[in-house]
Amino acid sequence: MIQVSGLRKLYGDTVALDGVDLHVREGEIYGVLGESGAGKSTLLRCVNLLERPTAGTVTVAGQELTALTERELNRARRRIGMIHQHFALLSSRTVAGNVAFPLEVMGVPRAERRRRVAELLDLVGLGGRGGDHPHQLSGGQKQRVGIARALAGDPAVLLSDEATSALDPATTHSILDLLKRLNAELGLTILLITHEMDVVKSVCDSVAIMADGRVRESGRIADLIRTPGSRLTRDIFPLPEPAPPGSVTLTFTGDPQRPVVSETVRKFDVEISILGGSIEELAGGSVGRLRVAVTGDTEPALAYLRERGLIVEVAP
Ligand SMILES: Nc1ncnc2c1ncn2[C@@H]1O[C@H](COP(=O)(O)OP(=O)(O)OP(=O)(O)O)[C@@H](O)[C@H]1O
Repeated sequence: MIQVSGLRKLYGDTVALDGVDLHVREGEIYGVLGESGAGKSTLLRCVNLLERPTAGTVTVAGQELTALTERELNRARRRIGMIHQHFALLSSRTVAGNVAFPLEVMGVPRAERRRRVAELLDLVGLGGRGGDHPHQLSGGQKQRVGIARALAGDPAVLLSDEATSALDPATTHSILDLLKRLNAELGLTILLITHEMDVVKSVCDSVAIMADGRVRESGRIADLIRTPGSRLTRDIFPLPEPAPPGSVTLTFTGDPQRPVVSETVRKFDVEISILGGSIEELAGGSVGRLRVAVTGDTEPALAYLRERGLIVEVAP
């Protein structure tokens, strides 16, 4: 749905993007995670061509945006909705007026606009609030207006620029839930940028980790979790790195209640002591990561754990 290839963006001598490739599949929620200055905002602005990349191509919904003229681009942008950290609402307009704004620009007739605005406000849980002004709303409600407005043009993709960074944890949760629901019910593809791992953990199917204008790691979260040495796994699970020599790190997905470790101890002549670990709920289910010391007849025990589907990493 979104294909970014070899994207570079220079601001004078500053390299904001240094050859970024990204592939966002239709219907997924894709997170771009990185610290301040990593290039996330620049990447998002290049995806809808608010910013012209220095080099590289951007294709959204089958259309190569980087090959379009400004006029063609204005039409293509209707298929791309965007929400912002500080909501970017027009304070002089009512809630309904804000949501209607893109429809007016598109020349949608008044009656159709009214119908569509009411529908969109219902969809984001703001039915009946159309006559309010933005200053009468909480941060979470303002972001709901932002989302309704972004959906007005019936976009193929929604870009989210740190949409929950200005919100408290409970409100963040409710906005992420709304995005997840829109993704599931409308099949909306969402590309979001964030500096918060919690956002990635709770809603994303795939992630790209950015640093210094480059993608350091990317893919489906479920696949990255099963990839030994993945940065994402290291970042999610707070185990001391590097692992002590000879220690074993076990990563397991699925039912955390499965007594695999005790089974292994019963079956083999080994002792397993737990050095640390935790279980995390990710969008795809629960994942556990355990650092252990194994003594005794280690090799067959580790082979058994691998056989049972655990990722087994032995520290050199
Ligand atoms: N308009 C601009 N002019 C000059 N330099 C810029 C501009 N926009 C971004 N940069 C530079 O490009 C680099 C990447 O910035 P960008 O804002 O994309 O990072 P970010 O990961 O989104 O960080 P933040 O979360 O702080 O916005 C930084 O070094 C930044 O200073």
